[in-house]
Amino acid sequence: MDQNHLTLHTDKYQINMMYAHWKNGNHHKIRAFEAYYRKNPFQGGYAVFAGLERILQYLEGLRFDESDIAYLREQEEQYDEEFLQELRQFSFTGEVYSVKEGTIVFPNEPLIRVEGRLFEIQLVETAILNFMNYQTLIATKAARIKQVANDGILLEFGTRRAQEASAALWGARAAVIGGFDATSNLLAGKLFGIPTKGTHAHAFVQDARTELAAFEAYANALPDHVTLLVDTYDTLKSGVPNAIKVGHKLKEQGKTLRGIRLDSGDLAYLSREARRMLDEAGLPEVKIVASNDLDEYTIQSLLSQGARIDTWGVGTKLITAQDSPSLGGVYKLVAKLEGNEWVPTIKISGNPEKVTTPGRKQLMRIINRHSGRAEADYLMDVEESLEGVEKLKLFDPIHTYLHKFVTDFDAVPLHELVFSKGERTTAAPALDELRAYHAEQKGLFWNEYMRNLNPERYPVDLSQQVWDTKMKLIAEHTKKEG
Ligand SMILES: Nc1ncnc2c1ncn2[C@@H]1O[C@H](COP(=O)(O)OP(=O)(O)OP(=O)(O)O)[C@@H](O)[C@H]1O
Ligand SMILES: O=P(O)(O)OC[C@H]1O[C@H](OP(=O)(O)OP(=O)(O)O)[C@H](O)[C@@H]1O
Ligand SMILES: O=C(O)c1cccnc1
Repeated sequence: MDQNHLTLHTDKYQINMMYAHWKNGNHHKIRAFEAYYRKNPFQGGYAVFAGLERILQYLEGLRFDESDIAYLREQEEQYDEEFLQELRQFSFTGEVYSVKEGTIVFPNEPLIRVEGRLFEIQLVETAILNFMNYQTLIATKAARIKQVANDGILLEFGTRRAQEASAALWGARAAVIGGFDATSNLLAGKLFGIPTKGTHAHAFVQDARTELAAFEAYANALPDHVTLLVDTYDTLKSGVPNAIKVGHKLKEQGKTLRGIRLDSGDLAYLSREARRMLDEAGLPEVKIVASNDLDEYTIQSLLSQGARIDTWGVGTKLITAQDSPSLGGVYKLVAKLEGNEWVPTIKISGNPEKVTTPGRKQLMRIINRHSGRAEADYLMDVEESLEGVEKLKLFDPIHTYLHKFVTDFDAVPLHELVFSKGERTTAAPALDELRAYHAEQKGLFWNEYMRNLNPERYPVDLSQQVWDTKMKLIAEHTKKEG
């Protein structure tokens, strides 16, 4: 089975809707959908957008092959043969606008807008959300970890605990976008050009006659890349002293012991003691790697206790986004093309947070020219422009009396056309470029919005026109229903 052939990686109701639209002759009608999420993960103040690369690869390869057609025929006998015939000709012909991977994003702003035929636009909902939700979650968790680790090196160690292979691979990539430096997963390294790193496991020590014999054997085999796991028996009484012996031997050969790894016990205390012992033994260059159920909270606590850790190996809690295991991104119809005119649509809900914001929108980031910091994100209709606007009113879309005016600002458009006429319109960016772009983005925001604990809510505002349209449609629909 080709794991990359993902056409049927969709919910059955999408194909049912395609069929019903086709049967009713509506399948060529053009619609616009937007993907966004409503609540930040990890009780944080932001998310880091990721998943676009996989979405674009998916859209480019979207075809129904004969085995898909045969399977659909078998699953639903009511599908006409002509419909199945039409699927044979299918390819995704819509247009996709998206923010760039690595962008810092906020609730209720359109991250991706898809415009296309009813025949294709629903089909892709499931996979787009699947990729966006998972990868955004992992990139966000990684960014939170990066925020506390500062200049420490971050290694992604999660594959063994990930929710299966794709999650491990694309999760490793998302972690790098969020600020990780390397992964232990060689396939992720090969596919995405991520640097790979590895130490050794307890089994290697257990398997040898003595811990020292294990360390020596490892150092003989890989003298240029020796990082020794020192906690199999007793970290300070045997692990570190044995590592020091090997460090001295390597030095005699003109080589260096790269590091030791601590994987249990009190990592603050053990790292301080190990650092002291290594320094006293004349091995200040040997780095200390720590692992064991780490996340942003333990790393911050360890640093506040004066831990002397240079490199952090982070697995389970990163790759499974353990404290916030799903991002609730949604994909909603925002406009219909009728004749030459785009008509905005709304979804009303008893829960005000679930009322959609109608119309095809652009996402602008308003940057204060004096401070260089972002003031707010601003959603406006795609036909609107901020050209020549000197004074912009920003108001809270719920409590509209809360407002301010910004004058000396730059409005940075965050959406770009990424897919058109059956192919991607931009080359796949290098991963280190996305990582650098994300890091640079972080500097745009006041720390109040970025801090991990109890951040302030960053403003995401609507233009007057978008807000008026929303209120008009709410009034029309509530009148109709009442
Ligand atoms: N000084 C410290 N302050 C706060 N948390 C720490 C400190 N040292 C270690 N930790 C964290 O505490 C947890 C310890 O977990 P646990 O008790 O399962 O490990 P352990 O007993 O040290 O090792 P093992 O993996 O052998 O069970 C880990 O998440 C670890 O990262
Ligand atoms: O703790 P994580 O953040 O998930 O990082 C990955 C863990 O995987 C390895 O452990 P292993 O599979 O040997 O299990 P154990 O150390 O938990 O016993 C390694 O020694 C790390 O402890
Ligand atoms: O290289 C390591 O030390 C490593 C890799 C994966 C998981 N745990 C540790």
